[in-house]
Amino acid sequence: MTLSIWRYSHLALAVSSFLFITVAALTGIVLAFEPIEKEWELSAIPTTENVTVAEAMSTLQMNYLEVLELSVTQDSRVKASVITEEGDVANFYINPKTGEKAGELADEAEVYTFARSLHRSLFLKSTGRFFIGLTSLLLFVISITGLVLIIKRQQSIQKFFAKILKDNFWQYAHTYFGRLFLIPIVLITLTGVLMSLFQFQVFEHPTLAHELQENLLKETPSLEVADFPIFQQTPLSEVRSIDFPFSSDVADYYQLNLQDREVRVNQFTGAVLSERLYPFQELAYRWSFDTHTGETNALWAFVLLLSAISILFFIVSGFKLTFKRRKGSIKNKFKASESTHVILVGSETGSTFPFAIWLQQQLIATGKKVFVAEMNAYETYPNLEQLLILTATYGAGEAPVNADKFIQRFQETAQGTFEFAIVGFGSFAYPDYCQFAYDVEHELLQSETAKPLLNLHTVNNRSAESFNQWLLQYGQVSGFVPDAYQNDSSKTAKRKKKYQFEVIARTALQLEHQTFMITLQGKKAGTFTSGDLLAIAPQSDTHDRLYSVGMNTKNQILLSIKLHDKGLCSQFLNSLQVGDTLQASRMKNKSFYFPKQARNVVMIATGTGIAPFLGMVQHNSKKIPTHLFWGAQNATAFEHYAEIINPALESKQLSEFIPAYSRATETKVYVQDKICKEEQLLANTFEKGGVVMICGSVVMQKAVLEVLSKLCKTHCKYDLSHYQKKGQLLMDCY
Ligand SMILES: Cc1cc2nc3c(=O)[nH]c(=O)nc-3n(C[C@H](O)[C@H](O)[C@H](O)COP(=O)(O)O)c2cc1C
Repeated sequence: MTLSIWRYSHLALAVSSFLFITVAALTGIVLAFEPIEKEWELSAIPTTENVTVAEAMSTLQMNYLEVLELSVTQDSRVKASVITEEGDVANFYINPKTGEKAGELADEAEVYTFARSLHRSLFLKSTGRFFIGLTSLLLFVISITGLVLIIKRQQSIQKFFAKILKDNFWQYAHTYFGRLFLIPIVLITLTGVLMSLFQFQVFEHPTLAHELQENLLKETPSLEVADFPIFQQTPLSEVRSIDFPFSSDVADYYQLNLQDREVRVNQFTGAVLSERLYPFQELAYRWSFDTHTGETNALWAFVLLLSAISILFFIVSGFKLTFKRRKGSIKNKFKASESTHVILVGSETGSTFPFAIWLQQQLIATGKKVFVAEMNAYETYPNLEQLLILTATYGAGEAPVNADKFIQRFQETAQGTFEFAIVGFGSFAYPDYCQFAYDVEHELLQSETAKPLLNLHTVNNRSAESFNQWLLQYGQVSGFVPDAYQNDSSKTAKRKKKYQFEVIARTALQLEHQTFMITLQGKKAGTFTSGDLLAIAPQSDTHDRLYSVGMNTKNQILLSIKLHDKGLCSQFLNSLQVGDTLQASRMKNKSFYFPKQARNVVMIATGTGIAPFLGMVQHNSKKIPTHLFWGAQNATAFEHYAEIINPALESKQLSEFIPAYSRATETKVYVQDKICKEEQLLANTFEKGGVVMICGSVVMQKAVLEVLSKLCKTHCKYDLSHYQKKGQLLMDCY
């Protein structure tokens, strides 16, 4: 609930002000170049560094007939207005040490004048200034709501700077750059608001009321300006400008306009006649001006430039995200009241909707009356037979924004008896994997009217493969054969260029376990790394199946395959003989490569999930200590792999092979049980910078993660998620 308030405010403010923000950011980009360009052009002109007012005044008096004005620019260069020996009035930059002319004053380039007017007032005078001020305020509030969203995303303020988990590119980049530019943007907007308040005279620039000390208004003892103590004590860098006496009347004085005060000085004796500090609000204004324009510092101006560019990026990425969320818009052919099948969707960023819409189409094709709704819209469905819930999890195991009221609504809504099935969408990158789906299941199981049709199924990282497994199960219990769902990544895989590979070896089908191995060779084979995926479509009109590959030392691809009764692809691969060819493409899977450097590696796999590890151990030439836990029904399943694993053990490229056979003895032993026995090895691996890699089924993955999570709590300094974020836990499960 709270998350949605922040998100809606963030979005609503951004939508309502994005045009003004765009103009302000674009012109801001142009204006940020001005101080950078100036710094470049004026680099040869000396600054006020190490010069006192006394030195500058005396050199000026020596060089010119009269000095009318002296001012110090925000980038610390000194400008003077003087009467030259020839009697001409001249304005230029001076060298404050020598008093000599150091450079010409240049007029501002037109592009900056244009950009400045647009930036300040949109060429609409007061009205424009008002809108720009308001835009600044809105952008400030957008930044603050963004800050809250980042904290919520990172799950706590302490984890604000922790690694951001990459869910999808736009969301990741929006958060990453948001965090990076948050402080500059808050400063830009706050200072913008403050300057607008001065513009509209909510705050006013003060006129300091000086009271001259009458007793000091005298001409003696007369001193040279170079000897005035106040001039000697004041560094030129503290000066903004100096007003010179209008006449030689003792009542006329020098006025030093310093950064924080004004000082009036007797022109004959150098006595301080009056000194007044600027009030805080004036200092705040000046600081705002300098911060907002970057005129005092080219480096800060560069930060402002990047921040203005980032604002444009946030507009683009923000709209991409919003558009993606809206992509899930639901179209219903049937009314809720007439539908027998209701699909409820819990989604935060919209990516669960395509799965639900696919399911809706599949069911409608079998003649069912289907209604799709967001979970929060749960109501009484008079003809309900099956309730199908597809939901993501957010925050720290919380409900997505459109499902946060579901549990309450479910408790309050009367419903006849119905069957239900739940698919949880989540990511193993989060410690509370699919937690909300489990919460919903727990709630439904409490109800007397809801009967489970299937066990809860979880889908990691929107895996189409995993969803299709569920779809098949659902089709089986519902008596129809669904078409396989294809998401963007499986479509991309399909669009990827296919290459030809030749079967150069294969093992016979191991009858007991229905597994076999194939070795492939092809022009493209050399570009693979163990852990990459080979995308194979058994027929041109079917979707790709992904196989995790192991590379042998001859750069040939090893596939380990389980033959499924109804598995089109595994049947096709099993039909291949040595010399046959197949078309396939490569999907890089960099996040599952053997680490180039690590203290040690622990590999965990079940069944054919061993394939990438078969390649990795063969390439472990550095002999990084590596342990392999492998689960299967019994030792006969190991036959295929023995000829790779045994030599690797002998050569020490594999330190230990720890099998877990679930049907070899009376008591079932699973891979997670073996891990429990070796918890010290695992704990040391995490603590001392080793890497744990898991490959195989999601069921095994879940069980293993539970064990790892527990052992981290008892034996390690941090939670499992900490090591995962540090890249010490790599997974490729399906
Ligand atoms: C900020 C954030 C927090 C998340 N928290 C969890 C979580 O606690 N548990 C989980 O399994 N998945 C979590 N996920 C992953 C999403 O549930 C997953 O990507 C899901 O497929 C997104 O579906 P949607 O686009 O329909 O919202 C999180 C994702 C993000 C961006």
